[in-house]
Amino acid sequence: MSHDSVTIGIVSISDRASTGVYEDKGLPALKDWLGRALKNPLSFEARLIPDEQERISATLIELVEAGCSLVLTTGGTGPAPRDVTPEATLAVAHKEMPGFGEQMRQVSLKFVPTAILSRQVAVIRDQSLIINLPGQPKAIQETLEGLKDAAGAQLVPGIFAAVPYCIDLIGGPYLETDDAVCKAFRPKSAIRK
Ligand SMILES: Nc1ncnc2c1ncn2[C@@H]1O[C@H](COP(=O)(O)OP(=O)(O)OP(=O)(O)O)[C@@H](O)[C@H]1O
Ligand SMILES: Nc1nc2c(c(=O)[nH]1)N[C@H]1C(S)=C(S)[C@@H](COP(=O)(O)O)O[C@H]1N2
Repeated sequence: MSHDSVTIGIVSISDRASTGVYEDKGLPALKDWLGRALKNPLSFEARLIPDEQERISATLIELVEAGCSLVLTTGGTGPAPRDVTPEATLAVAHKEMPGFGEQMRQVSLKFVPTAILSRQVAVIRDQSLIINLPGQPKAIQETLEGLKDAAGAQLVPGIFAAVPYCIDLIGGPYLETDDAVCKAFRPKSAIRK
């Protein structure tokens, strides 16, 4: 059976990466992980922007209107004055999905005690799921994939396990994951044969 095509919005939010002070590692890390985790043919809408609330909200709306079923942001979730990604995301929300932020903070605490400083949120806008991830490039894999032991057994689930079913429920494409990277969970009745 052929896999549905999926367009994913990826947004790196960083004052310094967007002005060339350092090289952006957020967009490559997102592309790399999603390319490994998903079996669907993927196309990306990628944006690298500064920590400006209006600009972030406008970018999220643009990506939703461009047909991205999933939009992942990285950066700007902390407590610093210019960290406004959660506010910009909530401003475009039709529904809040608090479980994603709760689970990300749970899994991230296994990696860094400062996980509690990330205020990341997830929301639904129209038929898109928008999720904030922290800005550290290594946090992308940590939050999406979760924590595994040396043998690859899952110790704490990452948030991506719940993303395919969420996208089913909002009427998006059927996402299929590589179990070795991320085992997605769907109720039996929702599994496509
Ligand atoms: N897009 C990125 N590319 C590479 N490294 C990043 C990126 N975003 C963040 N980092 C790294 O993670 C650290 C913490 O990220 P954070 O989002 O708090 O950055 P920041 O201090 O607000 O600065 P900026 O917004 O200019 O990236 C940064 O200091 C940087 O080392
Ligand atoms: N998984 C994971 N979560 C993490 C981190 C990390 O390295 N890994 N860094 C923390 C730190 S130090 C901060 S300040 C917050 C917010 O980061 P941001 O402003 O870059 O989004 O995310 C936290 N969450």
